[in-house]
Amino acid sequence: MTHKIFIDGAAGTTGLEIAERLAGRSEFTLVTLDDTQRKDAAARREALNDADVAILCLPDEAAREAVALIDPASGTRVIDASSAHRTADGWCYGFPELIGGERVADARRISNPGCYPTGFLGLLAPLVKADLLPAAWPYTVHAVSGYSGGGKALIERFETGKAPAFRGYGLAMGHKHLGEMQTHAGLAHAPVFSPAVVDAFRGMVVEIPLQLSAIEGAGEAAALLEALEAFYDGSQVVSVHPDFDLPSELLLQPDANPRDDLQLFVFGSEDGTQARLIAMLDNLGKGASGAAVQNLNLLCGLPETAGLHLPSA
Ligand SMILES: NC(=O)C1=CN([C@@H]2O[C@H](COP(=O)(O)OP(=O)(O)OC[C@H]3O[C@@H](n4cnc5c(N)ncnc54)[C@H](OP(=O)(O)O)[C@@H]3O)[C@@H](O)[C@H]2O)C=CC1
Ligand SMILES: CC(=O)N[C@@H](CCC(=O)OP(=O)(O)O)C(=O)O
Repeated sequence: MTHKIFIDGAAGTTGLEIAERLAGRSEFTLVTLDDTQRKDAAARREALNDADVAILCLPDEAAREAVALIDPASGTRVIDASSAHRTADGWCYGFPELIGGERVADARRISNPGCYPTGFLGLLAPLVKADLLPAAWPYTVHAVSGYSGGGKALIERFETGKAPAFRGYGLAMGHKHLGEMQTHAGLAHAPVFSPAVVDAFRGMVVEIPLQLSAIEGAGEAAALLEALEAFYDGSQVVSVHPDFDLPSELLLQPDANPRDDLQLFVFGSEDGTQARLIAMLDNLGKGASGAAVQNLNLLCGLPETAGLHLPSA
């Protein structure tokens, strides 16, 4: 049996990378609309309702529009890569490592996590759940992303004209990922979030610095690491770096290849008073297209990591 997949937004950055991961997979028939039809509501309605799974790679407003075009009786299941439905009722938050792959497999509406929240939640959610870090603490998160994280518009800005080496943003303190980070980590407060873009196409580093000595009830760095190792034990997608082999620097390469894994690190000071929780991922991989393909595999009852770019063990 082949599954009919419609990518709405297939000409965009995320859509193209999903198509690349699905290319050559005989389990899927891929439907896309040509340039004259890809923004035509009638053509989209037909393709959306005709698909077994629709993957939305659109700006938020267009993603909401796409969902409204789907007749519930059509049976089309949806994976939305946008941030339109990440805390919405009736939507499954498509982070299988956190919620369990079976919940994704059973869902009809799946919202892919945002790229920054994938790093933030991948680090923090298991530790809060294990009571090693308190839900009531006001966390801070710093991050840098490759410029493809901003889609076609930011790619054009960085690739034509003079690209900045560093672009800090989110300075109005209202980044759209805050609600998603707070909700899915079960936090009392939204984190203070300082995102930035660097002059590399893909890749990101997401960091939660912790003054452990000031946080009542916090575990030591070694305990945080041990809990993450236990939580992700057996995962083919999320790896927790061992403390006996920690790198002395973390590098994003401007010409990095696509990858769909998530790497987690816990750095601790010698006196045990401070820690830096750090996640590295490809914003277009586990942060977007790789996550969509992982969720698609689960939805279709296929091996979870088929078609993913994972570093060989
Ligand atoms: N890039 C990333 O790293 C990540 C992106 N996402 C999310 O995924 C979604 C897609 O992002 P990305 O691929 O980066 O964005 P892009 O801007 O690269 O692509 C978006 C695509 O949607 C098309 N589009 C816009 N409006 C409509 C419409 N009404 N009907 C049909 N097509 C439409 C655009 O057309 P046109 O080509 O004409 O502009 C474009 O091809 C966004 O919601 C983004 O926030 C999520 C995680 C990470
Ligand atoms: C570098 C950059 O601009 N990144 C995007 C987030 C990319 C992402 O995760 O997409 P969603 O919009 O679907 O959450 C931003 O900060 O808005």
